[in-house]
Amino acid sequence: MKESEDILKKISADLLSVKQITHLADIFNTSLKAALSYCEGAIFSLDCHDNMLYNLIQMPNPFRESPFFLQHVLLKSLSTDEVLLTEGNEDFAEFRIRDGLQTWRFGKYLSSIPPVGSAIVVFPMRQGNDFIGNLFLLFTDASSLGDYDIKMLMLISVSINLVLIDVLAREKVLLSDNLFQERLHERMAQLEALALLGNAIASVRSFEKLLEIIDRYTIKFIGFRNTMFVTLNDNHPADKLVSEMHFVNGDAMARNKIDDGFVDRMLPGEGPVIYNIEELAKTSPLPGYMKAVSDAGIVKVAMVRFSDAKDAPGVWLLAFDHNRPLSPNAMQMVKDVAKMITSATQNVFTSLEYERRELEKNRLIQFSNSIASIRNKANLARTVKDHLHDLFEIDDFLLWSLSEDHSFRFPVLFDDESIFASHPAFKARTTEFRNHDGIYNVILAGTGVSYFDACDLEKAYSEHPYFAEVIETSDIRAMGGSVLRIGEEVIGLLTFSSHRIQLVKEREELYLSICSQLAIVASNMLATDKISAQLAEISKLKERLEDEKIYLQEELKTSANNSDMIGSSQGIKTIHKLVEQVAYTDSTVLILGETGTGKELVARSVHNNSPRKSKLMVKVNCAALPATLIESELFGHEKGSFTGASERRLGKFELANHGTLFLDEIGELPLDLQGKLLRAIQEKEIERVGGKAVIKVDVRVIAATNRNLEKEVASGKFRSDLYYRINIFPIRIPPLRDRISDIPLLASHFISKYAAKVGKEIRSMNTSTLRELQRYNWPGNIRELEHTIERSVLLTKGDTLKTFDIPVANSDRNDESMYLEKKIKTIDENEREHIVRILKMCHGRVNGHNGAAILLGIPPSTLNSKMKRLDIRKREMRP
Ligand SMILES: Nc1ncnc2c1ncn2[C@@H]1O[C@H](COP(=O)(O)OP(=O)(O)OP(=O)(O)O)[C@@H](O)[C@H]1O
Repeated sequence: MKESEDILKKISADLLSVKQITHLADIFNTSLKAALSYCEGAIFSLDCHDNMLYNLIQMPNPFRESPFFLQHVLLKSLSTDEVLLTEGNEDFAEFRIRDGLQTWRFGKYLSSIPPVGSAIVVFPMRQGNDFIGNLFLLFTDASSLGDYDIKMLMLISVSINLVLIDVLAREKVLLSDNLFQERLHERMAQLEALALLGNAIASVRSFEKLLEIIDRYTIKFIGFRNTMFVTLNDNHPADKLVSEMHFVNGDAMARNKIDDGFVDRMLPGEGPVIYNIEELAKTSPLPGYMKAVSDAGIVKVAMVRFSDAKDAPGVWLLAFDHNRPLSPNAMQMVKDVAKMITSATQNVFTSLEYERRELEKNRLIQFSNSIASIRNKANLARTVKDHLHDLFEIDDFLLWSLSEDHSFRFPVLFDDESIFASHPAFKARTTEFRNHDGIYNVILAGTGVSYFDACDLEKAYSEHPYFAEVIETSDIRAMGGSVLRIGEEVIGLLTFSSHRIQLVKEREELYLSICSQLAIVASNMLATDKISAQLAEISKLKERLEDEKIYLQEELKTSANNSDMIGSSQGIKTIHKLVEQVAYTDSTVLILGETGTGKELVARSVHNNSPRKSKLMVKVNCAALPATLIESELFGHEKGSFTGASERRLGKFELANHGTLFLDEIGELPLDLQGKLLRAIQEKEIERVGGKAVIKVDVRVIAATNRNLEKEVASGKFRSDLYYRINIFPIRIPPLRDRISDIPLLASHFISKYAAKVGKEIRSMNTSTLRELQRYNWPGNIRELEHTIERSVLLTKGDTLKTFDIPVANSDRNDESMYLEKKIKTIDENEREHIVRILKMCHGRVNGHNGAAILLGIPPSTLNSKMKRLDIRKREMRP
């Protein structure tokens, strides 16, 4: 016992002489170890500044490569129990190691588990009431540790506690002295770095370069892992955005709202604000970019605004991957650098603005270059759309022209694949849209760009059904528009839809410059459209004039040949009367008669006496064209509508518009066309072959035929509805053989006509020759008579026409066949029939130039006696 007290005294004396940590460590390794027989000891001293527990005595262990106790322990990794380790016992704690589990409470101080059977005794070290560290002693054999030993240890631990306080106080004085020196040096180095930084950033023109330089000169003083700039969009204070984020060696990040709980909290303050994002993430979700930062292993960020002013253009953000507090020097440097960034960013902003303007200028030039050379509307629309999308992320655009009073608009230019264009209203391109709908009238009244959000669009729905439909079937949520002007003149409107309408707002100046260019394009386009329409109209008129010219020439020929209907017979008189009655109406006229009886002449007479006489009478001979071509002849065709249709052609219906269409030989019209003709007559509208548009026509139709249409209807060759439609006013022309009293007039008309033509002077013809003409049955009617006389005029020598080249055989044959068809008559019956027929022709007149006696070649007295003998009465003589 005495021996132990001596040892204790000696150790206490030794301890009292300790002035330095190393001395204390020596005692732990030598006399104290020998006296107490522990295997290894440790004094963990608390360093609040660094948040650490440092082992002050490193004990070498001859049996182990490394000591049991660690060199230092991170304070924040320990729970309160793990720090104090006394389990409520203020003075000490003893742990007996029976298995690995025993070490759980102080295990974080150990580098490996002590052997089973060992014991660890822990004494908390205090200064006043403050905990300043722990004393650990490890005994490999716990059984050798008795109560007496523990008491001894407690006494010694008190001395050690005192020594520790003393040594630490001495160290602190020394340390603060050293620290001051160190800080002074560091500050000097910082000032040097700041001076270099100031020089380097003076000429900086981009945020990337600026960050690179800041990173180079400050990282070793501030100790961040990354640094970045957050530039604030100051143009629209109500909707401030973090417009760009710049990382050194990192990607620029997307834009974010300023009200994110970080930037907004920092802006009003003075100095840097430090956020422990690891802690903050536990309480509320981080904004996107902070989350990305946190995911990259950053635990703390410092933010400081560029300038002292509260409306700073940006924020400097420093990201740390440790949680150690920033030293006062580091904090000072952050403030100093932030101030330097303020002036540097002015340069950067000026330079960026200059670059932006240059870029915009180039883009404008690019835009005007690319649209200048385009002639095709579809290509122009696509190019404009592509540019608008590249520059402003505009999804769709529409260029409108305006009605004179600006109350309506018309789509002029748009991409065929746009959402708008898919609506049927746009297909026609002629649809007009009312402007007073709460959207377009606002655009019209505005001076710059007007913007509309989903709410505005919804309001406009009810006013505008088309709009409602487009909005409902698409995902358009915002649109905008502006007036296109050249000087003071309003050319039209440009409207657009976009998912990022914000971009147009930000680049409104560029957008309006593009609009000025589009105004010129629109004005040229509208002028070109107008000119093309006028040219089309001119070429249509030219085409029409060309066709009219041909017809007028033909008409001239016919009217010169057939100035008038010659004849004084009752038949001709009746025709004159009918023509007079029907001419001034718009009724369809059907002219019936054998070939050559003068049907065309009658048709022309109807036309010439009608109110349409100043317009064309267009003739179509339905028998002269193959069935396949008649439809195109009548109704015209579009280019490429059938093989050979290389050009667009007007049909005769269109050519005869406001005039008369003469359908000769209508009985020859194919059945399918008869229906189309009926529709054209009834509806007064036609469709060109291969065309889709319905064309209105105002045409009076005169039809002619030598067929018996009633029979044709009965045999199904002619549509009855068409027949009844055209048979409203029939004019039947008798054959020449039934009006032989016209022959003398016609003959002398044709003689003078053809004599004049060949330069002969033929004044008369023999009575016998005339009788010859009247006796012939003229199956070719007046045309045949005309040709016969033309031939005879050519053959005649002298001034009297003596012979005609009448086909006698033909006449005989005709007579013969005529007779054979009838029953054999007696001479008297035959004579009676013949005299009655001639008397009828001469309207009962016996005597005189137009009398029957001359035609029959007998004196009037002979005729009278024959009439008496054959019992021919007056009533039989009526035609
Ligand atoms: N009354 C008339 N006076 C003078 N010339 C006439 C008369 N009738 C017919 N002609 C002449 O007879 C010729 C034939 O007449 P037109 O062509 O009008 O007959 P058409 O009945 O239409 O014949 P087709 O049925 O063969 O077409 C024409 O040259 C025409 O000028």
